[in-house]
Amino acid sequence: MRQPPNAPVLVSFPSSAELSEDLASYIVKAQKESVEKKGRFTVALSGGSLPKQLKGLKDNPAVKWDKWQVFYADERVVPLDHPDSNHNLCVTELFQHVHIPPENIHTIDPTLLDDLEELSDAYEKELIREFAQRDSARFPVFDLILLGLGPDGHTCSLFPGHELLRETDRWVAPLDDSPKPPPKRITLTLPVLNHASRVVFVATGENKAEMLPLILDEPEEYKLPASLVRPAHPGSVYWFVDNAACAKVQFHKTILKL
Ligand SMILES: O=C(O)[C@H](O)[C@@H](O)[C@H](O)[C@H](O)COP(=O)(O)O
Repeated sequence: MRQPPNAPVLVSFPSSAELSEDLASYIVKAQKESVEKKGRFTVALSGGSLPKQLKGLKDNPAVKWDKWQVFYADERVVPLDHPDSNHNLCVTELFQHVHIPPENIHTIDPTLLDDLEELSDAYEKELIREFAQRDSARFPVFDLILLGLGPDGHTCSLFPGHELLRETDRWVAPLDDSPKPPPKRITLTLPVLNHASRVVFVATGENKAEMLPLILDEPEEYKLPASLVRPAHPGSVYWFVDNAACAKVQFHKTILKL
């Protein structure tokens, strides 16, 4: 089957260990290009199983942590040291093992946990401070956004059928009805995902095997949140998956190495 020019590139690995290694190389390459061009590397990270897959960045001398500006693609509205916090997870899995300046990690404001709208607006302002003075674009252009895939086709905290999928204006939006607990979250919106220079989905394990063909083989049929992530040219979308996750993908071309 012919793929459109901005079709996602599917890269499959025999194991999640091999995936982590190649993912680290991909990220380092993206970092190099961004730092050479702009002197910084802007990244958004998801929660779930993703932070664990970033282990190839630890003890990696090619990673220039002082050039990274890290945001969260979505965040649960809980204290920053709560077990449900995506920030807490990223600290445990990655940041406590590397030398990243703390001010380069942009968390939600923990003093605003009782006011969801204000928390979300404050996080949007945090993005504006990083992006608006430098880029003239209507939406921030992240150098890299790393996403996961939920079993229902969600990504970030953008869930199937949810009204936030129709958001055209805000950069960050709140929700209090996430079907995946906890219910209160904030998330980057689809226009932000679709303005990124690079989006990489990471999906491993057989519990992703039913969903992946719906996202990659039949995006138009199901229009699930993860298949709505298609940054416009010259943006790119890669799917880093293991063999178990892509076992049922039929038509989408798979490559074995970048
Ligand atoms: O905070 C969250 O819940 C995530 O950002 C969410 O979008 C996650 O990435 C997917 O649910 C996949 O989760 P797994 O990688 O654990 O399957």
